[in-house]
Amino acid sequence: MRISVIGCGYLGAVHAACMAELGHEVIGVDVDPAKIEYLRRGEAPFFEPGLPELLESAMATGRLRFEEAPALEELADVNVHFIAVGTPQKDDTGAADLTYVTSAVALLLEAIPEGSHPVVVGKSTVPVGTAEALAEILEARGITLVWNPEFLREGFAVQDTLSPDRIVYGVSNDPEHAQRGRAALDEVYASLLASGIPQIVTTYPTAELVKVAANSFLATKISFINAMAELCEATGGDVADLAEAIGHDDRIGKKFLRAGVGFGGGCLPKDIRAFMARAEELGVADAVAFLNEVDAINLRRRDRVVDLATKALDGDVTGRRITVLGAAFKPNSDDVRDSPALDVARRLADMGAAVTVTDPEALPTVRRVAPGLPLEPDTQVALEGADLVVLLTEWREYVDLDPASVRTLVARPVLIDGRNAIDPAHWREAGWTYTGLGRPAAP
Ligand SMILES: NC(=O)c1ccc[n+]([C@@H]2O[C@H](COP(=O)([O-])OP(=O)(O)OC[C@H]3O[C@@H](n4cnc5c(N)ncnc54)[C@H](O)[C@@H]3O)[C@@H](O)[C@H]2O)c1
Ligand SMILES: O=c1ccn([C@@H]2O[C@H](COP(=O)(O)OP(=O)(O)O[C@H]3O[C@H](CO)[C@@H](O)[C@H](O)[C@H]3O)[C@@H](O)[C@H]2O)c(=O)[nH]1
Repeated sequence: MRISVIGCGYLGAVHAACMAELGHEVIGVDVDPAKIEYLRRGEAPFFEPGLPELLESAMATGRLRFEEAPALEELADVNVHFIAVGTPQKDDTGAADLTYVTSAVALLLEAIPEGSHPVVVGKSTVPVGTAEALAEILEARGITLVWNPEFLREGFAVQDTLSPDRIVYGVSNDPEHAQRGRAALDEVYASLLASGIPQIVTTYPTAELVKVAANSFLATKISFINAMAELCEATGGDVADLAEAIGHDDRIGKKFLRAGVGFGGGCLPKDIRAFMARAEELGVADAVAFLNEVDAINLRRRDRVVDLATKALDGDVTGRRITVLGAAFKPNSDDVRDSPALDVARRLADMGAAVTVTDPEALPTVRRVAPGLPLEPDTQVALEGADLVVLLTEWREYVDLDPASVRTLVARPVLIDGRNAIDPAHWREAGWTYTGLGRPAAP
């Protein structure tokens, strides 16, 4: 099939490469010329394991190319257009900014010739009700819309796209459009569906809600365990033992119970806020009011790390050397959108600490969003002379650090483990003062 992907960011670039991998002829389009330049060279414009190899192989087949928007002619004879543009948080209300989705649809309406009936597929995460409104505009031109939410995780984006847990279609109430949309996407995903990946075909609002419900559930699970960490801090309990113990119950499960500095990234924080804003517009704010608490618990964990750092430095961070290990919102990503690590680093720097931030992949993105923050790519150099080390992104190379050799680099062997990622006993034995989140002080 001939496929277009409008928006080639963390989601779209991976989707485009994976669609080519499935054998389709794909054109990726973006308004950002720098991104297109990278992609045309077969290079990933961001760090995502497996993507460079996939881009290289797909481009070598000639099935994958990239064009700067509007690329009207190149889009004219496409069968299925995917919309993968951003839906960031708009303002303090938390509502989603739909400008990019609207402009992507406008672009397609201009590119699709009159009398041509391709299928447009929304992958961006949007407030419930968006698809129905867009379908009205598109169907008036004979164009079919399907909402096909995406559940990939950064760091695992390629494997999640090629082997998703499920495929969800939100289709039109009009049976003809519903049928056409479903048939087109079944053809796009034929090899995935043949391998038995579960498929759910439903309405537009359900598909939109599935996406935000999934992210709300994940965010709630993380905030639940972080709330338990607060209780552990007040009582001397150990949240790591607690998580393990409750996680053995299959109904609860072990995943997403890692207490720490909390969730960040371009999805969970903005999606729960947009969900609350949309629920308020719909007059059902109470239904998701608990997400306010989920958000608040999450943000309190950042305060907790700042407080622990201040306490570790005898109540005043001014001029003290703090090494922050990690800036990305999670390992295996260079994404620093709403990153707890970067937020804490900035706050400590604003308080007058001599902060040095290191990260294996995210320093270029940090440089763009926080130009004043001192960065050091070499972990060993970053650790030299530190009065305090704060681990905030659990990259493998930080988790594997040898406490005895790191001790020879720092001025004071004091560590705050903001991800509960390393073994307290091992570091304490090597002479470190170790503090985790929701974990007891040294026996
Ligand atoms: N990042 C993820 O892991 C992920 C996973 C699932 C869903 N999503 C959702 O997917 C959407 C995209 O997220 P992202 O992380 O890829 O964002 P992103 O900011 O990395 O990428 C969006 C891209 O769209 C481009 N763009 C904006 N307007 C355009 C237009 N009119 N025409 C062409 N290109 C345009 C931007 O230049 C940018 O490159 C969001 O709704 C997000 O919530 C993201
Ligand atoms: O037990 C846990 C698990 C995760 N996190 C944090 O939660 C955030 C989000 O992690 P993760 O969900 O793995 O990353 P994303 O790539 O943002 O993926 C989420 O957001 C995407 C965009 O909507 C969805 O597609 C995915 O299904 C959903 O997992 C990160 O800051 C993690 O450090 C924790 O603090 N504790």
